[in-house]
Amino acid sequence: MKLGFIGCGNMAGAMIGGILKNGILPAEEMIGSNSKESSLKRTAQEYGIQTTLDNRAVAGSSDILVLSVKPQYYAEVIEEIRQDVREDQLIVTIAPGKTIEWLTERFAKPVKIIRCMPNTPALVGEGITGVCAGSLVSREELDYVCHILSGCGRTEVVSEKLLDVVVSVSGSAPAYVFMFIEAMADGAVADGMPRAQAYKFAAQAVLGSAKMILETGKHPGELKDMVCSPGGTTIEAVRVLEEKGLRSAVIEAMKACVEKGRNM
Ligand SMILES: NC(=O)C1=CN([C@@H]2O[C@H](COP(=O)(O)OP(=O)(O)OC[C@H]3O[C@@H](n4cnc5c(N)ncnc54)[C@H](OP(=O)(O)O)[C@@H]3O)[C@@H](O)[C@H]2O)C=CC1
Ligand SMILES: O=C(O)[C@@H]1CCC=N1
Repeated sequence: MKLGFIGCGNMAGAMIGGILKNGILPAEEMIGSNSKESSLKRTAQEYGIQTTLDNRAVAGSSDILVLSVKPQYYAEVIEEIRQDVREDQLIVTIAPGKTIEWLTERFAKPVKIIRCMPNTPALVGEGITGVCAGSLVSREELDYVCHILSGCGRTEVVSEKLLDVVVSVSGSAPAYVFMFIEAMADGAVADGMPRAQAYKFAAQAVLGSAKMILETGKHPGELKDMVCSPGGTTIEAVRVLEEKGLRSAVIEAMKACVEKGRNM
């Protein structure tokens, strides 16, 4: 089995790291190419996978091929590797906006496409990947790719039209969560806590809260109400967050994110 990555940047690194960390595949079964040597060196050093400057060599030697370049490079990379891609190969894409229809047209031959949207917490095995498959992909092939992706965290098979929403609710979401953690840490620093300690408290509060949602199955509103003691501190914070428009800011940001993704 060979898992290939064309483009060895942030997302490929996070996926490779998660897959290795969770023992899904050994480094010898992964190969990556990149247009710049510096990124390849970093990838080889960090993960010990094979690397090459030759995208076509990766395309030709992989059983599962991940296109992990930015969306604006998809067309040129597909044009470059088209003749090396085989009908029995699984092509995994991770770019927003690049639909199965668009991809199939670019390859201009029958190809098995699995369109995914991962996120960078894949690196620590806590990502979530939305997955949808083209019509030539069998159930077993889809299950196998989901098994590989399980090294990155959870996987959820979704309809293709929902994949744009997956971009905003998980692909891009770590950035908003990091901003929230940074903001909470700033608040703690403003009240005298050393910064490193503030990051620890803020990040653990987010981690624990997320786990409560996933593990108790309770509604987020109910969990929030459990924190708000009558006449207490939390409801004061909640009041200010509502006044400043936290919910609306998040919803509007996510709408902008989906819109951008759809038009990429
Ligand atoms: N970052 C994220 O959180 C997520 C990203 N994605 C998707 O993942 C994909 C990659 O994004 P990301 O990792 O953030 O981007 P990066 O810029 O970090 O990585 C892209 C890599 O592709 C390389 N590259 C550019 N052109 C070529 C080419 N012609 N042949 C081979 N390699 C090339 C770049 O090389 P260099 O820069 O060295 O020139 C770079 O290392 C995108 O489609 C993005 O939408 C999806 C979900 C989450
Ligand atoms: O910002 C981006 O376009 C990519 C897609 C999802 C996360 N990062």
